[in-house]
Amino acid sequence: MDPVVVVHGGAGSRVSPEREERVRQGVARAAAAGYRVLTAGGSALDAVEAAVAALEDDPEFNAGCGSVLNASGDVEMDASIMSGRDLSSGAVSAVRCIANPVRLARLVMEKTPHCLLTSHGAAEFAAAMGVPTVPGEQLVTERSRKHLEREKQKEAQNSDQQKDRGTVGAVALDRRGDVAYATSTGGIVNKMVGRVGDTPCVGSGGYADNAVGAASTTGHGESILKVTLARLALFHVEQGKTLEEAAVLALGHMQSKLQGLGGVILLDSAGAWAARWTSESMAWAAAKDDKLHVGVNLGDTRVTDLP
Ligand SMILES: NC(=O)C[C@H](N)C(=O)O
Repeated sequence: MDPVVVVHGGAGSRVSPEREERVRQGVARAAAAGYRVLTAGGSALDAVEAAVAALEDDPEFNAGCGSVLNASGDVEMDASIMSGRDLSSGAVSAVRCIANPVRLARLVMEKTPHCLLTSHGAAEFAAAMGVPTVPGEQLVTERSRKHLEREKQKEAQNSDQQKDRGTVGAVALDRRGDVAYATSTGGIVNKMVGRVGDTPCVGSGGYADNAVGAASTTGHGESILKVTLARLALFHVEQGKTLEEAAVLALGHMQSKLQGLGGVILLDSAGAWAARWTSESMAWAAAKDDKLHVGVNLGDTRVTDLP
């Protein structure tokens, strides 16, 4: 089986020209990191964890360092990971002071009998696993501070569903034919303390099943939760739709029912893949057959050789 990895850097409003190249390079680096794991014989799970951790470490994206701030000015993050081999999954929600929530989600999957740990329970588990904490401020960027300030100045009920771009995610297929997904986010800016979005919820923030494929989603979390976007997209694949058609149908349903905007990356166990969004833009990158495909806005895909 030829390995494939696809990543996204979040659906949202148009990326400013000043940031576009950095965002493009960020998703390209993450896809290349995931692909290296796969070509060295690593598992799809290892690949999605590596790709998402790279994006969490990149301050351009709304996950890990660079996460948006909640109403109290703090970072609270959600993440999940799932193996399509046996449907095992792990997730964390509302976690603070952790550099890589996706790695903690993987530990929940592998070291506990549970699927999701939240808030202080997740923090206790992280400490027991020897996961280092980082000072909260280390995850806060100048950009996220200004973002919260701007948001607080606006109307309380802001219905712009594109304002929270930057959630990150990955799907991968390894040489053994196993698929996996991981998704990680700081959520939505100015959210209530304790708000949990779609990202840690299996079926909404992502899904993986070797019998169908894998999906990772981004966009307005409350809408994604209501339509279980990742599972909905894979349902359409099960019904015989192509990945492109499945993504368009699932996103179209969310938009027509709820006016919710977002994006999804999909791959199937044969190695086909798709990246679609209904927001203005979504940074994404895909690595397959030693080629790297990268895009941010509609119709601007660039293809280069991977080293
Ligand atoms: N930008 C995003 O994808 C936000 C994420 N889906 C959330 O609502 O928490």
